[in-house]
Amino acid sequence: MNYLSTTISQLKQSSPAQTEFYQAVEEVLRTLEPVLEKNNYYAKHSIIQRLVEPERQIMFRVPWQDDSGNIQINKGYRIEFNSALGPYKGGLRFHPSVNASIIKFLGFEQIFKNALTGLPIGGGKGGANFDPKGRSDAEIMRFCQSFMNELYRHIGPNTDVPAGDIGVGAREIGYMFGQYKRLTGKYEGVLTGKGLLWGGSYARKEATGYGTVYFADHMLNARGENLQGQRCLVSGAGNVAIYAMEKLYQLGATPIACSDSTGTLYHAQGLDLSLIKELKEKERTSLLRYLNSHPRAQFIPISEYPSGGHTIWRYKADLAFPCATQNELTTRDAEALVSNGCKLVSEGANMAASQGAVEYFLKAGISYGPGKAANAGGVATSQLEMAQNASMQKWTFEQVDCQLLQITKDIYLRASETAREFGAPGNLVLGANIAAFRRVADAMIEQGVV
Ligand SMILES: NC(=O)C1=CN([C@@H]2O[C@H](COP(=O)(O)OP(=O)(O)OC[C@H]3O[C@@H](n4cnc5c(N)ncnc54)[C@H](O)[C@@H]3O)[C@@H](O)[C@H]2O)C=CC1
Ligand SMILES: O=C(O)CCC(=O)C(=O)O
Repeated sequence: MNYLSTTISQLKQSSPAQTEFYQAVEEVLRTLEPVLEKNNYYAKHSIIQRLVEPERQIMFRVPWQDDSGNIQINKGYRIEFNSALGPYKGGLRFHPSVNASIIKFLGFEQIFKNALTGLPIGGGKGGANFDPKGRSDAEIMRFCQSFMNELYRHIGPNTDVPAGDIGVGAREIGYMFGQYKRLTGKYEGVLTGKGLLWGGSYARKEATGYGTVYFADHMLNARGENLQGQRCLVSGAGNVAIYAMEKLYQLGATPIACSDSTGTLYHAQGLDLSLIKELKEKERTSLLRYLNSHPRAQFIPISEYPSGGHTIWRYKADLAFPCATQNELTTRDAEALVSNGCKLVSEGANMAASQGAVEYFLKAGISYGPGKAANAGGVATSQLEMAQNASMQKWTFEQVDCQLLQITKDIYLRASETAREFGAPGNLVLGANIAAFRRVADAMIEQGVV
């Protein structure tokens, strides 16, 4: 494990105060020992040192004017991490917590996730420390246009293809696409998650949530079970959470709790998903409003969360789907889930479980699908959108969904077979990391020192 401590201490020198990034690197490097020991040519080619250093990091000022005429300044990022397998691909996050550490951890994860899909896409990520909450439509548009005024010179359908993430959905992608077209005069597949009327793919909006549930189904099938009748906790109430809940209902399971940045909603008889869509996709308001229609449901505000954890993971359920944000499931949450009989965790969010929680799940022997495997259906469907754009085609919802189902199955098989090959059956963290690493590292070696 010498290479692990050496790498982390070098990163602490060269990229200070990037805790989420160190966490993501450590999680991957911990599991690579068997493959690095077996093949010393990875060390000879300095693959680890090259992998942890982004190919390019772009940081820029995003000035814009709010509705009162005040000038606001945000910080924008695009980290083009690794292009060994294809054009950089990964979402944009607009959230006040965004900083270089968060974008780098997300970009690093994206390299491995994209490799696992088996598709020709490299890894990148971007965003801004902009808070869309409470902003008018016109303010969102001006921000997106200003963000694109810098980003457009770095992206292109064969170089870097951004998409959505927290705070960036079809509306924001639309405003950014419009500005890109205006600046370049080109109508091309430079972003994914586009509107269905103008180049978007059917099922991209649903893909991450659906894929996370398909992945859970593959994990359950391996235990001789399926989703029918399972009671589920789904954190978040955004794009990923909503479509995870939709697919759970379609496959016979019942989501009983979800959450947003204001608190946790619990409804024992099963959540009213059409009301949640109305509150979140149309009105963009707090889940608290759910109680107006369902006074028997419970809403626990974040001020009443247990210390060192989150209320949502304290309810009794069979399956857990963290679909909000990183480190939203702590070791204490993991202990509570397992002691309440939870047998599976499938991550819709990136790095949702803390390192301690991951170790706890693996020791407890429950099924655990790490984000880079379990939520890869989203980026895979983005690649299907790129393929449709490049060939000027539009496939049906069923065609795309069918490919998504197959891709998630292939990812599951790749991760689980690799785990078995390295003597750790069922450890999808190790399996996913090694399977992805080999693909990226071998491509880097074949392309020389670049
Ligand atoms: N949108 C996509 O296609 C993909 C998203 N993801 C990951 O899924 C997660 C959710 O993303 P989306 O649903 O797209 O975003 P979103 O903006 O549609 O929804 C995010 C949800 O998480 C909650 N949330 C965000 N930050 C929070 C915080 N600090 N504390 C508590 N709640 C918080 C929000 O209230 C909201 O309900 C993120 O981790 C993202 O990186 C992963 C793969 C693809
Ligand atoms: O669809 C994409 O290109 C990226 C999605 C994403 O950001 C992710 O997988 O975390």
